[in-house]
Amino acid sequence: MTDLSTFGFLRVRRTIFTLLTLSFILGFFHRFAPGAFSEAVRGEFHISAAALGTLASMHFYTYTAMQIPSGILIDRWGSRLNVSIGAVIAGLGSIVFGLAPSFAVASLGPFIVGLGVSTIFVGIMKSNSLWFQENQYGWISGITMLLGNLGSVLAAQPLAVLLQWFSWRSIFIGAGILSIALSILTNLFVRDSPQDAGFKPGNQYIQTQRVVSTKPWLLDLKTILHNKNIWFTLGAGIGTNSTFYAFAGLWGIPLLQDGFHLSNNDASLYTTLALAAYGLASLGIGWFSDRIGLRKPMIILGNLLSLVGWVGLAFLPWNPGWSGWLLYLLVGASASQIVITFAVVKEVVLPSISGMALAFLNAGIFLGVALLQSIFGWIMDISSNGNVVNGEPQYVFHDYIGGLLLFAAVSFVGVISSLYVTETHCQSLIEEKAA
Ligand SMILES: NCCCC[C@H](N)C(=O)NCC(=O)O
Repeated sequence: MTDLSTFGFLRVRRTIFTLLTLSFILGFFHRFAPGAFSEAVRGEFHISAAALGTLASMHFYTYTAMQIPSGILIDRWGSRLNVSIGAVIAGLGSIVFGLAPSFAVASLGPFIVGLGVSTIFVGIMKSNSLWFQENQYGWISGITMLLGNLGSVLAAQPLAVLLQWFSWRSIFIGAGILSIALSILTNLFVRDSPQDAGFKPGNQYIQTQRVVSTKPWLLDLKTILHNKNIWFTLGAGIGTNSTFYAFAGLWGIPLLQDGFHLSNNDASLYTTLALAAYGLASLGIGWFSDRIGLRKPMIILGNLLSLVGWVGLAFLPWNPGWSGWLLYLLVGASASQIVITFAVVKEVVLPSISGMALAFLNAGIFLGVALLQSIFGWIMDISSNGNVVNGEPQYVFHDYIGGLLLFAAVSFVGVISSLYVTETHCQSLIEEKAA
């Protein structure tokens, strides 16, 4: 029997948030583990670095492609069912990877895992929108992003330590079993909305009711695509978040190695701390935006800081040391603006299609990362003009300037986009009646 007091409500809400967040963190493990165990995996299957890269990227292809379908499913059938099914699929994918007898079978693992974890992020964001008050959404989204992304920062070292005790195969099988266990707990304890858990509207905590759209999903998708605010918000998010992820995930480390001859370890410390700044600032910006009741100034500020960061990295006479730290931390912290863009996207559409809208923004950001990483690489190749020594292309700092300017240009488009985003005052602009 559910305890319907305020204490009972807060306990149920905490349990739901904790379970979904654990799945989200485990999703980050699945995402980064093939990279963290790269040597062991490559050694076992006798594959090149490029083949390992292709294997790991399978996760991102299915994950990105499945975002909008996941949003549609979550809007219609709720976070509980979709996250439970997704976590089982992810668990099975991890077990397939751990037991794989060949590289071909192993490649299926990240593919299946990407499919499974694609429901988790939108699932938790939708659940937060129903379980938390409107003026807490920025703060709770910030905590979600902080936990997920700090999980990815902290994962590298513990994963390396785990390898000293267990084989990579047993770690993947263990993670798979953990995912399946979390799926069972999610099914048992997560409820899609306070009403589903037996709580009645009327107390201060329950502001929204879960509403399911009765329209065909294609019509709902069309509504989202016709909403100008979604596009302006996406432009703003790509300007800060996609540029930063493209940098932290690929070009931020080689820039310090090629440009300043830093070791891999020293260089990766810069991107690791930039990611940590991103996570911590996510919490701060979400809380602050809720507190002042404004979203738009935070979005504009994020894009302006990001623009300053990219222009600074391209043109200022910086070096590894305090000036380098400052610029890396600046682009990392400015990327936290994404928390506010997620909140705005939820607030400018009907609550019944907020999952789809959140998924659309997330997919757009992921696509932006993939495109920006590739275009940055092409620009470097054009700049270095085929300078190859012993079959290896050689780059110097100058070859990175074009890519950094590309990021500055994308951030500038973000600044313009952010100026057109509607101020929501931390509230849903459109009310929807439960059927
Ligand atoms: N390649 C990373 C893109 C990140 C997009 C967004 N900021 C995010 O964190 N999404 C959460 C997720 O795991 O989908």
